[in-house]
Amino acid sequence: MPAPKVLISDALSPAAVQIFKDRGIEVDFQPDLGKDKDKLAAIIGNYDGLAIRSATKVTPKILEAAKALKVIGRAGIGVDNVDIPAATAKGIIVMNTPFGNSITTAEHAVAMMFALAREIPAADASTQAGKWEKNRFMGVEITAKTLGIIGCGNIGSIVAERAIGLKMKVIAYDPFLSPERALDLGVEKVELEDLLARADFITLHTPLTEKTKNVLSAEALAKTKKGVRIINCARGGLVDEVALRAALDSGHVAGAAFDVFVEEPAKENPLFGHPNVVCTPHLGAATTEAQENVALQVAEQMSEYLLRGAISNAVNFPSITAEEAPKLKPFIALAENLGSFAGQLTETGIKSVHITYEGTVAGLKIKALTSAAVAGLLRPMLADINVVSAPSVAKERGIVIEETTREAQGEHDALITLTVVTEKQERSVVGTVFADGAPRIVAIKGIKVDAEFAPSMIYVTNEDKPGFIGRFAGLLGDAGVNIATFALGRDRQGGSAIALVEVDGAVPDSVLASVQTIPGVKQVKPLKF
Ligand SMILES: NC(=O)C1=CN([C@@H]2O[C@H](COP(=O)(O)OP(=O)(O)OC[C@H]3O[C@@H](n4cnc5c(N)ncnc54)[C@H](O)[C@@H]3O)[C@@H](O)[C@H]2O)C=CC1
Ligand SMILES: O=C(O)C(=O)COP(=O)(O)O
Repeated sequence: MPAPKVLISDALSPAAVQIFKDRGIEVDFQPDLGKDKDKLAAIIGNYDGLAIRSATKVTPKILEAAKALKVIGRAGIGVDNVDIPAATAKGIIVMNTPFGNSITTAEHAVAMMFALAREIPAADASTQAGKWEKNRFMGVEITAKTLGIIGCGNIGSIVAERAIGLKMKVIAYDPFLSPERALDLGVEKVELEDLLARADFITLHTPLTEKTKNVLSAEALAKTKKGVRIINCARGGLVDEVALRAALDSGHVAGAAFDVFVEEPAKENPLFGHPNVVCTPHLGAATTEAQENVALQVAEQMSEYLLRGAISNAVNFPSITAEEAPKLKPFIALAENLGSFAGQLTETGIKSVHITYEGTVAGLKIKALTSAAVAGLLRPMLADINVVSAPSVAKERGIVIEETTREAQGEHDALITLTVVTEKQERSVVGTVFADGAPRIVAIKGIKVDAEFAPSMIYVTNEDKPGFIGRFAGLLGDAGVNIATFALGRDRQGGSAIALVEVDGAVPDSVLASVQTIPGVKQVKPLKF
């Protein structure tokens, strides 16, 4: 197998380059390429991995050209510059480094708070201009002031801890912050309205989502305390910049410190030029320590995925360790094949899928197995589906997916049972992985069989009556179709029977039609795996 190739299209620490090289991955470091979308689109097709920060915009157009891309690694936290649904639809894993720069970013927010409280940037400019304006700069103390944190996740929590150390009263608005965590942190959990009314400083630490966009709108700003100071080191768009400028101009807001902007790079901005505004060019994560952390981590994570199939910190797939990956592999194949078997037999709309994991397989990452089963199930209808995109596609189509795990109950150490409920019927298929690593079907609709999945198969259901096998074999023989293996099962003597037959090469439709005419045959279906 040729060495995987990775493109680094943003200014990552060179530490990442070394990691890739050490792991035997070919690496192309072009720190400014991300800013040139046409050039990126022209070469992205050559790479298995793309490592980025925030400057590279991974749009559907880039993804369209990314024919070999398997993984996008964000050396940082926010992945809003990557079109995740489009990447997911293409089966591309998107991973970030959720903690590597959080301390650094929290420190930047605290630095911005001090910069505002003591007007440090303006005082610095004035002093260095030889003005010595000792009376112009009258600051405010931070001790005993109330800090309102909007979004108390990783970074918000670190800001809270630091602020408590600075003797501030900390209140937080975050619908997902548990009361226990708030208590642990020593912050008071409040509603947004309460935060707006009480905070002397407000700092934002949420991602930019439909819900958080303009969380500080004109209306929200009007509800803030007069003299409030606002810090945004999270994402541009959380605050309505035009409304904030108006509130600064009117004197209602005493100051604002912004690291992030609606449009970046911010060459012009409504906030620019106001005397009480402090701006930095998206420097939240810009320390040597943080950049080294995120670069090393993203390079490790991407290498692990490309070389060993391990997945960590993916935003669109469950985590799989390097130890789990080889154990999971045959079961992924089994799950996908079971799904494929059911999918090829399904002709009406699927309502729900129930998967039972029994025995040793129940201890593996069943989320990944379920994704594989669903991908196999839907592939006959949606050729482009893959293990990464399957759960979201199923959700879009309103297919209910349920999983159960239980201890081994029969002769097999590990079993996967896939039950598909359609508008017309319920069909279940059971499989296992033998010691040789080959996945096998061991039951269909409650009838025991034993068959491997093969590239070309014929599935027949019939009444258990003498004569079927001879006629069936005769028809295939006459048509020059060679039978490789033949698996049979029945529920009882004279009851319902199943044949799962592996053949060499494709079976002409005319032969399948003749099989259908054998007395007692109910269903004949060619299958491909
Ligand atoms: N300026 C910079 O260079 C950097 C900026 N960031 C940005 O900081 C932000 C926060 O990062 P983390 O703390 O690591 O993320 P996180 O996911 O740990 O925390 C985000 C918090 O926001 C909360 N949240 C979500 N929706 C909310 C809503 N509607 N209202 C209130 N709270 C809500 C979540 O419950 C969560 O606790 C991200 O947008 C990230 O991109 C991160 C690193 C560097
Ligand atoms: O990690 C994040 O979310 C950041 O915003 C940092 O962005 P950067 O990598 O410095 O362009």
